[in-house]
Amino acid sequence: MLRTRGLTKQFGGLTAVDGVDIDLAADECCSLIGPNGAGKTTFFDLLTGKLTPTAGTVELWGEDDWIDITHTPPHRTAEVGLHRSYQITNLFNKNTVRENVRIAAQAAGDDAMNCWHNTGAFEEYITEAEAILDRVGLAEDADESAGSLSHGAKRQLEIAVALAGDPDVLLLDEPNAGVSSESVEDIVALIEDVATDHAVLLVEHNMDIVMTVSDRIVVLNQGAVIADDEPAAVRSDETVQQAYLGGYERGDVDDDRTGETAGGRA
Ligand SMILES: Nc1ncnc2c1ncn2[C@@H]1O[C@H](COP(=O)(O)OP(=O)(O)OP(=O)(O)O)[C@@H](O)[C@H]1O
Repeated sequence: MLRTRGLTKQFGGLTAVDGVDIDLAADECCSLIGPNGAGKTTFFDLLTGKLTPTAGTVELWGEDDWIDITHTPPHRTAEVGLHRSYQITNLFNKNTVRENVRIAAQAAGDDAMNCWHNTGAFEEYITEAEAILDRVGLAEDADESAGSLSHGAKRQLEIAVALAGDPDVLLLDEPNAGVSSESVEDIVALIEDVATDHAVLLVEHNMDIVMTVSDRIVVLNQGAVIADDEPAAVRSDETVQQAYLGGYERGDVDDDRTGETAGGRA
């Protein structure tokens, strides 16, 4: 569904992303982990076209062939099916929860130029927005203003907005950051749910969550991939333990989803 080959980004003399090859299958949930400064955010920025790579390629699977999106700007990568939910919430706080999703659905549909027009004329987008809100567990908050939501609910709404773009690939950038312990369970359930019909690439520091939701884990260290395997294999990998996990042993994610990193966050 998504693949990179030799993807590299240098900032002056610093190689932030170093020849990364990643393959993400449809319906797969893959986590990208690594210590602070490992290159995860830069890698996401290269995928969405926010940054231009120094070398390498990014390709997305189209109808029947790979589409090269290496030098494609963010609004175009979204149009071809790659959506990102942000670490910093990116919502219209004065609009209702429903309106935030309706606007995103409409922007992705055929009425993109009329996003702010008479909402009554766009029943189909409202219906679509309500179905997505139901899916992410925010149906009861549809009439609330986005700004009044708890931090955890805002993260759910961010994912709803990304889903409204009808993506094939969803990039989730620390959806658990700053989320209270009661909401972490909802975020985990949501990630597992969206991964049933989207390819998901997740950046997350909470290792219990990563180990719970991931089909596969890619570990970056100093910009390079040092492991790419199933969770159990990554957890027992000596190099990964030294670079990042630092003696991580699985906690009980059901009882302690506090948002703290269970392993060593370098
Ligand atoms: N615009 C920039 N100019 C120069 N250096 C940068 C720039 N953006 C990132 N870097 C450097 O690139 C490296 C990778 O940073 P990046 O933010 O991608 O890491 P990260 O794995 O996302 O870290 P974190 O877990 O802290 O978010 C770091 O050394 C960082 O200082």
